[in-house]
Amino acid sequence: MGKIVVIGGNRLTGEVSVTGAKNAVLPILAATVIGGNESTIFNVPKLRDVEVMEKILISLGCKVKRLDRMMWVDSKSLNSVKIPEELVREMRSSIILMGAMLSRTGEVIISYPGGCEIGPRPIDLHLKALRELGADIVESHGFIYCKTKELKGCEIQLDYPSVGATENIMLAAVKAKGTTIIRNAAREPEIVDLQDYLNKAGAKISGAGTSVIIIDGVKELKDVTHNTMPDRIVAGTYMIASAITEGEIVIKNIIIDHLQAIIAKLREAGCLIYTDNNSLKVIGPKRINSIEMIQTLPYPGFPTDMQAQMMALLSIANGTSIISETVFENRFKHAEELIRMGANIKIFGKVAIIKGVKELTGAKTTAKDLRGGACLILAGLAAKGVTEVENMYHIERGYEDFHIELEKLGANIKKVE
Ligand SMILES: CC(=O)N[C@H]1[C@@H](OP(=O)(O)OP(=O)(O)OC[C@H]2O[C@@H](n3ccc(=O)[nH]c3=O)[C@H](O)[C@@H]2O)O[C@H](CO)[C@@H](O)[C@@H]1O
Ligand SMILES: C=C(OP(=O)(O)O)C(=O)O
Repeated sequence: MGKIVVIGGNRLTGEVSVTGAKNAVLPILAATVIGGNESTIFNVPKLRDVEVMEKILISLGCKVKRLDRMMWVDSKSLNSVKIPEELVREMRSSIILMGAMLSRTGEVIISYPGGCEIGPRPIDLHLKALRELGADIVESHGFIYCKTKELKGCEIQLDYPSVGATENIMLAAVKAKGTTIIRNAAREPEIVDLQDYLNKAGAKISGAGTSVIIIDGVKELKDVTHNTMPDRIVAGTYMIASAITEGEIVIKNIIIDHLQAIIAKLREAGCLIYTDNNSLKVIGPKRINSIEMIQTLPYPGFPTDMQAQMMALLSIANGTSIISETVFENRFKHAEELIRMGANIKIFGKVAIIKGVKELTGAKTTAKDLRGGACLILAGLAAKGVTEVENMYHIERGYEDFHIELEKLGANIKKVE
């Protein structure tokens, strides 16, 4: 298990290009099992979670080839309905295979998914919706047994716009009989990317990006080529790397519209941000302004996946900031690690009060989850002295060559195995 060692104080400058989005490519790769067709996916990031999904697809009998950032999946030869437990436990996205496999074979056996430790992550909305579509689901001894003779389109009102539940329903409904309507659907851009992939394969889906998604079931899917959308969270993380180091970084290969909530908060924090067609430049101020309130919300609100990185930034702001985490129950584990570095943060349930300090000091810290790990590296970039971040594997779930890219931008950073 590797760790990151960073010596803070360097101003980061230069250009970085953003890779494909983890949260878009994982459901798309799950969707490749549906059609018994060939999918060629470009802009696939080199991430641990993608490797896990690749192993799952192979274990199900799919043929998979990877060449740099291209992944080709042929799901004709799929011959198993059991998703290996050890792989399911590795990441949250494995649960999306439930809808995809039900659609393909009418049967799937899966255990409860893993993923980041950010509080309880029930799957009740997924199960309720799949039952409404006609699946028989039995939960027993940690496994979920799903079976159906036929999935039938229906109207599903989600109690909460869950990203994963929306994706699972879309995948289950693609080839269901009749029309499925999802109300209060998640509006995240990754849902739009999934719709695009499926429609290119011959699905009939409309409305992704709004809270009502309509899926007209089709009989079959055809071969498809798709280019994964850029990762808005990776982009946001580099934006903060610039902000926190008084830097000047150009972030390329992005979709500006996906970043509006992050841009607005970084401008409030005093950053200068210049946008172009598919790139932007962030110039960090001498001292970060505090921000009265950041509330994490479903898209287009401020993303929970940027909350930890924002906390690192606000820990050195001029004044007191408040972060309210409304999406997950327990997503402040990084705060105690920032406190080791001299941050002044108090947690009251799902609210964090951050009194900015003039300077953080390097310390030995541990990443408890993916974005928490990114937060500690960002804090280390600005801190005085040496910061160590243990449990690098969390970071590798969602950032491709993070330390290498930061080094290219001027950081004094290395990975130690
Ligand atoms: C692989 C992926 O795309 N992960 C993203 C996805 O996770 P994920 O799809 O797990 O997130 P959801 O939108 O489903 O979860 C949001 C909230 O709803 C709750 N909930 C969800 C489902 C359910 O059946 N019951 C229930 O109570 C969750 O516990 C959580 O508190 O969206 C999150 C919210 O933007 C992001 O932080 C994750 O990075
Ligand atoms: C929470 C995250 O991922 P996952 O849902 O895959 O655990 C994330 O990407 O920040």
